[in-house]
Amino acid sequence: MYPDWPESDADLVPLPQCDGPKLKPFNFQGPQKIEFLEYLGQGLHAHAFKVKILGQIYALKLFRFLDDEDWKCPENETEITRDNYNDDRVYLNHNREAMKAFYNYAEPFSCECRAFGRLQEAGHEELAIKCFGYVLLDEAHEQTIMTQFSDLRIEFTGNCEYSGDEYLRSRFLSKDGRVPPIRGIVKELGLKDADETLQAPLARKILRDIKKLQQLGIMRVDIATRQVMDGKIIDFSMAVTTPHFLTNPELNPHLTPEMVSAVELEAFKSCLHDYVDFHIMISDWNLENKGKKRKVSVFPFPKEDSEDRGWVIEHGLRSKTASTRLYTFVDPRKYDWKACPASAEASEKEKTKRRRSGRILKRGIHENREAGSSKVRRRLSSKPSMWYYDCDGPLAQHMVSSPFYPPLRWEYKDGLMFPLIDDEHTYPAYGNSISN
Ligand SMILES: Nc1ncnc2c1ncn2[C@@H]1O[C@H](COP(=O)(O)OP(=O)(O)OP(=O)(O)O)[C@@H](O)[C@H]1O
Repeated sequence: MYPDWPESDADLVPLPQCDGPKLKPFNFQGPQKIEFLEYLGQGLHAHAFKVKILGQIYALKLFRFLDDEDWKCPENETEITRDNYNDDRVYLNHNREAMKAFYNYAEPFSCECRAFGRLQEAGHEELAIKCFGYVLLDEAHEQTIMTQFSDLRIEFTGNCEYSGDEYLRSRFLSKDGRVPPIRGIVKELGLKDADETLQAPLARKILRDIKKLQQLGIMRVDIATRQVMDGKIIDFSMAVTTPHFLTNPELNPHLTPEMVSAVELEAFKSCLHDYVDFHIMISDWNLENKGKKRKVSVFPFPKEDSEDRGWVIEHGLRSKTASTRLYTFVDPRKYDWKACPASAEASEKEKTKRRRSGRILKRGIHENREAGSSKVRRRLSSKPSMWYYDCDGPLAQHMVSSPFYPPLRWEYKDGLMFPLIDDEHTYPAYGNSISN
């Protein structure tokens, strides 16, 4: 499931290996050589270090091997009975293929590779801290961390609250029987987070950036002041980037109409999530800094005093009295991911062909001549069309009281991902989605 130890540079392919954007490896220009300077901190999924590589300072985020509860894994109950569920071999054999499919889209390392890969292929790296590629840490460097930071007792399994069992790393062994390498992403080093620097202009910029990211098909940015450094978003470990099983039902032609509706609602919720997180970030910051600093009054939805109703228009539909219209600001599914070659490895030949045929101009893509950044830049609208979701009273009520629960659960069958439609997920009636 996890990337294997590379035998040569040829094994360092862009990741993840599935439909959609990919991230290239960091170019060490020779053998891997990293100087660890400082421990920066940890989150749920990873540790971050200040490092020096080839004379340059970077932040290196190193990912943990997580428990299944900490990312969107498939449910396995359908084929594994209660009697054999605890038998590791049964669990593993069933689980390996399914886990791999979900891993590529939804495990935090893949989420970051996909989001940064999209920013690079779309020519919009300015929307986040700059990313310089992924790293598979060699054994000598892992040993260096353990020795140099031994007082911190750094663990790479589990999460920051519950350090996991070594089993989490060893259950998907490499071809040669070793535990897989620690995965990392090299980023620009951030200096100050938004806890210190938040003011109305920065808040407005973050909100604008969220809308631009969503136009690029990136959502669930998990926005918070600690996630914004030097005015830029640093963390995409929970991001959903199109094409994704959560947003693109066309990836599975065997979904029933009810499943398609469930996926559509889930995509709408994911999109809404970013604005609700933003609202919470501003409210919390105002509360924590009460009396000390000027209040920040930048809110995505008009009712700033309301925590949970701003995205509902109750009387917007004259013809349908029992109906309610929910809304969010961008429909990320509109990003035409097929128009960008589905990898950072797009061949120059293909681009030249598209340039000649005029397709690049027709799609609003123009050249970005900045050295080291991507070759094409996707044009973003300053007024993207809104995403409306018309639904009946009970569903709207549910969306007001607990918009994100229960999250949709998934299973893997015959090489495809299916949402599990159970009693919890059978809403009185799914709504209709309109973007304009
Ligand atoms: N580019 C960076 N520059 C400076 N510090 C960083 C950088 N990236 C991460 N950090 C530090 O490391 C911490 C953990 O990083 P990050 O938030 O990316 O990890 P995570 O496990 O994905 O977090 P979360 O639990 O919020 O999803 C951050 O809170 C920050 O203090």
